[in-house]
Amino acid sequence: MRIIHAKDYEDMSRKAAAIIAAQVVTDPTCVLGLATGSTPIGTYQNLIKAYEAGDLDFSQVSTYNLDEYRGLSHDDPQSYHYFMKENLFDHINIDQANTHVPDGSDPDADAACSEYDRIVEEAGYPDLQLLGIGNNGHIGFNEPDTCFSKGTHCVDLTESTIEANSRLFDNIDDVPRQAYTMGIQTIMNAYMVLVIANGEKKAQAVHDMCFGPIQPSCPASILQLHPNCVVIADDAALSLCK
Ligand SMILES: O=P(O)(O)OC[C@H]1O[C@](O)(CO)[C@@H](O)[C@@H]1O
Repeated sequence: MRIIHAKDYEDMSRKAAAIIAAQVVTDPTCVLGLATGSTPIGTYQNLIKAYEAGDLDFSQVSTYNLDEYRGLSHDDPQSYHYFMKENLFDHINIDQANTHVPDGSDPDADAACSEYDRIVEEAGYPDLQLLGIGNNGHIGFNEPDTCFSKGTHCVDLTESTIEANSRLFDNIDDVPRQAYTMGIQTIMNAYMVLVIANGEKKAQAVHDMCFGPIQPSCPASILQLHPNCVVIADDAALSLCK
């Protein structure tokens, strides 16, 4: 696990975008695993700038997102389908038929999750999997648990995640209570994992991810076993990693 120190959120976003851009330039048909939430927005903005400058071509890139809330339609502004179009896909020359997000609108969780596992495996897993990290150490929506869940599955969101994500909703009652998420095994099958984190609220999770015991109570800690994991974090998020 390599830790790259960023001065601030903007520096973290530039560094992450540079690594993703290198992947796209060196392999124009690459498979990218993408994340949602607030953290990656700056990274996506930098990728859009590079595309607009003519430095990147996404036309042959495929993408697979980590997670999606259960029960939201694809055009619900709070869905991760919508988030990805708003924050990246609608601003670059990607073929949106090659973008994939778990289908949270499918009420049959087993069918939706097993189908997602099938297509991610068929794609050969991501060449590069971008991850944020939750305040409680979750990756995707893999919440602290008693075991590392393997494949794509339906999870009950913890109160802390519901609380943390409620900032993006009109009120906390509107936050879905379940989500479909890639499992730990799916994430670990990526050839490279790039974790981005900023701010004081992530300090404990980042410390436990990088230096804590490898245990399901901090899902991100499994990344210590990944052969090619890079963490980019700012001062505040690294404040407990002295
Ligand atoms: O970047 P944020 O908004 O802190 O979210 C962190 C993580 O939480 C999730 O949004 C799930 O709650 C993940 O998709 C994301 O990586």
